[in-house]
Amino acid sequence: MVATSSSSSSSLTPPTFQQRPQTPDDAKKNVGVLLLNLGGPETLEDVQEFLYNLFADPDILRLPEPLGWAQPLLARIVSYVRAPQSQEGYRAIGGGSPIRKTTEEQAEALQRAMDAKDVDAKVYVAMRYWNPFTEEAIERIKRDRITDLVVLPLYPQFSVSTSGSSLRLLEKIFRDDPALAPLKHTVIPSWYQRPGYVRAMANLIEREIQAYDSEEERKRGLGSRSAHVFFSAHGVPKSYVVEAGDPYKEEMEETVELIVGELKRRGIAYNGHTLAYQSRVGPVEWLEPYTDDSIRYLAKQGVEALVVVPISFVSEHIETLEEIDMEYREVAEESGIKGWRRVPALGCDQVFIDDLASAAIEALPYVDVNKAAAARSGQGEVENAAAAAAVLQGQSGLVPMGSVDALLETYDGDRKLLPVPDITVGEWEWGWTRSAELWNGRLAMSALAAILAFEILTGKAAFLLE
Ligand SMILES: C=CC1=C(C)c2cc3[nH]c(cc4nc(cc5[nH]c(cc1n2)c(C)c5CCC(=O)O)C(CCC(=O)O)=C4C)c(C)c3C=C
Ligand SMILES: [Fe+2]
Repeated sequence: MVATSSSSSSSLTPPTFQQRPQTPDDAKKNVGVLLLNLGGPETLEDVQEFLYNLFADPDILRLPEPLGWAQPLLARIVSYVRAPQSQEGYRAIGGGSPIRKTTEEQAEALQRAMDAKDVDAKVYVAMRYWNPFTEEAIERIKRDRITDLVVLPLYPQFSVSTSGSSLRLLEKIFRDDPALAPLKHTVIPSWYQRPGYVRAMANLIEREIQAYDSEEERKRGLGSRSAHVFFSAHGVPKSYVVEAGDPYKEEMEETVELIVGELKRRGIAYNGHTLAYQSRVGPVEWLEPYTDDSIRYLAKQGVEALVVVPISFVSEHIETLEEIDMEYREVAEESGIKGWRRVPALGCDQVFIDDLASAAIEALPYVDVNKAAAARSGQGEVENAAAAAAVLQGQSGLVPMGSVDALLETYDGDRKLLPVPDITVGEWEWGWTRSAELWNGRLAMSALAAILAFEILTGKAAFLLE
């Protein structure tokens, strides 16, 4: 069993990382931190290709094994059909995703924070579905002759569909490129339990709760004691958790408990909390309760004011700026909820960035799995990387790249069927309501079969194929 948390309860002395001033041995060390993120379309013209990249990923949408070859085709169909709806969303938030800009600012802030802690490091950004792509980041790492690399997904909680997908790609790149063999590296799979993350989130929430005590809010009959803290996480299909063993839901629930515990410890009074899941797409069941249903339910229960907390992502994106700020706000207003305040995403929050810097520095000794395991076990150098990995994983939650496959096996060993994507045309949904599930599947498969038949019979590539 591979550990997935980065908390360390080990009583053994962890290997240490030499900080400045450098020794002659350290002179050869070039430290890098690789931030993994999703990426997003920068312009409306990018949207369809971005969606294609997303739906071509078997960790987002997976056809049964015999049909695996058709995934690029299905991804073409889905991205083509979904693009107009998705473009509407991006248009509403200014014509593109802010993810790249924010992630690059976070990378710079992290580099400064590590420097302030006396660690020279270069921080790189690797996006899964848009620029700067993972492959480009790796090329830069090679060019800069990085020797020690900490891989840090910018998702606080682990999911097969997010960090898992990025790590799977990274592992493939490492496997295929012999030039990467000497690069020592380790992965922090999730970090929601880091004290700085919990504190930074609690700070932001506290500020919004207290804002309900302003004169203006009081005149509206509200106050901090009427504020219900509403955590809204990006959903995943239930099958990820129930069948594939994705730890995402469990980690999300723990995150909420930790933050609520911190608010309680500070003695902040408010009107309870809820965790719900947003952004569902597709004909399958997603994690429940759904955000919109929960807002309506709370309104019926007499909740008057919400502090809405996006909890699964650390930068603003379409699902905070459009889905929460526009769609769910409207749901709340229509349901009679008077107070609406949304907690901003962490972005470059200093408490958060400083703690992320500490996480990366604490991970550095683990880049050399054999040495680290030897130090922990008190034995000589451990030859077998898997054995070394087991020692480390059991105690630190850090994962050497070579065992990312093992980590993913733990969650997704059987490579079960993952959801067929949402295909919404105008007002008519043919893929994502539960009642339409059967017809959606049939229609999607018929369309696929028709296009394939056309291509096979005519020998020509249809417009959907590359
Ligand atoms: C922890 C965060 C996320 C999880 C888990 C996740 C799973 C997941 N997402 C889709 C489908 C889409 N996601 C889209 C955008 C998007 N997703 C996340 C985060 C998680 N996704 C973010 C931050 C973004 C926004 C990027 C941006 O540009 O701002 C989209 C595109 C937007 C749209 O059309 O709605 C799709 C589609 C699935 C199917 C899935 C789990 C299987
Ligand atoms: Fe998503």
